[in-house]
Amino acid sequence: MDYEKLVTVMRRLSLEAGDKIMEIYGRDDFEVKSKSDDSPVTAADEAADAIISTGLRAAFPDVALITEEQAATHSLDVDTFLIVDPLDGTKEFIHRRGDFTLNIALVEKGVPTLGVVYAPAKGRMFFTRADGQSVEETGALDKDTPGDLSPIHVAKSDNAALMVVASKSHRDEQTDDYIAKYKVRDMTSAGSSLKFCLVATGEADLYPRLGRTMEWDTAAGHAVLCGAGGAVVRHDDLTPLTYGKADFANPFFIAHAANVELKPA
Ligand SMILES: Nc1ncnc2c1ncn2[C@@H]1O[C@H](COP(=O)(O)O)[C@@H](OP(=O)(O)O)[C@H]1O
Ligand SMILES: [Mg+2]
Repeated sequence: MDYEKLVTVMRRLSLEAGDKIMEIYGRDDFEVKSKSDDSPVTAADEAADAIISTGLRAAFPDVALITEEQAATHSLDVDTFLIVDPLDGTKEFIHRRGDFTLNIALVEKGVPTLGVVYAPAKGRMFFTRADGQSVEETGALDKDTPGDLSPIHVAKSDNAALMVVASKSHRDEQTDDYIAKYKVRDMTSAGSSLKFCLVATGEADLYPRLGRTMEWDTAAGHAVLCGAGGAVVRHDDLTPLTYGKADFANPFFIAHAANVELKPA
């Protein structure tokens, strides 16, 4: 696998698909359909999926590709694959809250090793470099020429005063009870995979997800967080969250900065 090429292609495809998503976001009206699992999908999800899938297949014809919007084709017997959520946080998109992202990741032997998370409405772009270090790109986000790439690092967390980030649209009592085990300085909410990126930049220390997600929701954010010195573990036994599981369904998990003292479930 040519990591340099992959990073370049993932970044460019996320920007191209992001433009398409923002074009639809800017319309007065867009149709919202319901998928078989009752989650909403829009023309933006489908258009972004087409751009990213076509681009990845052209650049990496031999690498398996899993995307949220092509769920019917999901089956896997390889240990290297690309996994895409073209629009994570569809609810945020529909309610025009801005917290939605495009996500592309490479998984190798169960580990998300490279990823791009782009939040077009926020103008925030995060990705792992080919050497694994995560960066946030600022500036014009030109498709051909990357701008200023600042390495990002998780916070040196103070366990007496943690900053917690949790889902905007999926929040329940079990999550609140788990957060209550920690000494919390402040809490914030965010939609989609941006939560991983907030931990990756040091804007938050802890992101507990005691709710369902799929691997395409988390792989890119997980890669960005790991490349910034953080980690993601299962909530039930605090072992690393792995990829390529049955149905691509994740267990509950905890994403965290480097020296957070994790509490058991
Ligand atoms: N019951 C469920 N089963 C599977 N995934 C779910 C789910 N409820 C929410 N999700 C996932 O959580 C994501 C939203 O996360 P958040 O609440 O952190 O913004 C959704 O992504 P999509 O918007 O891409 O569908 C969806 O995939
Ligand atoms: Mg998603």
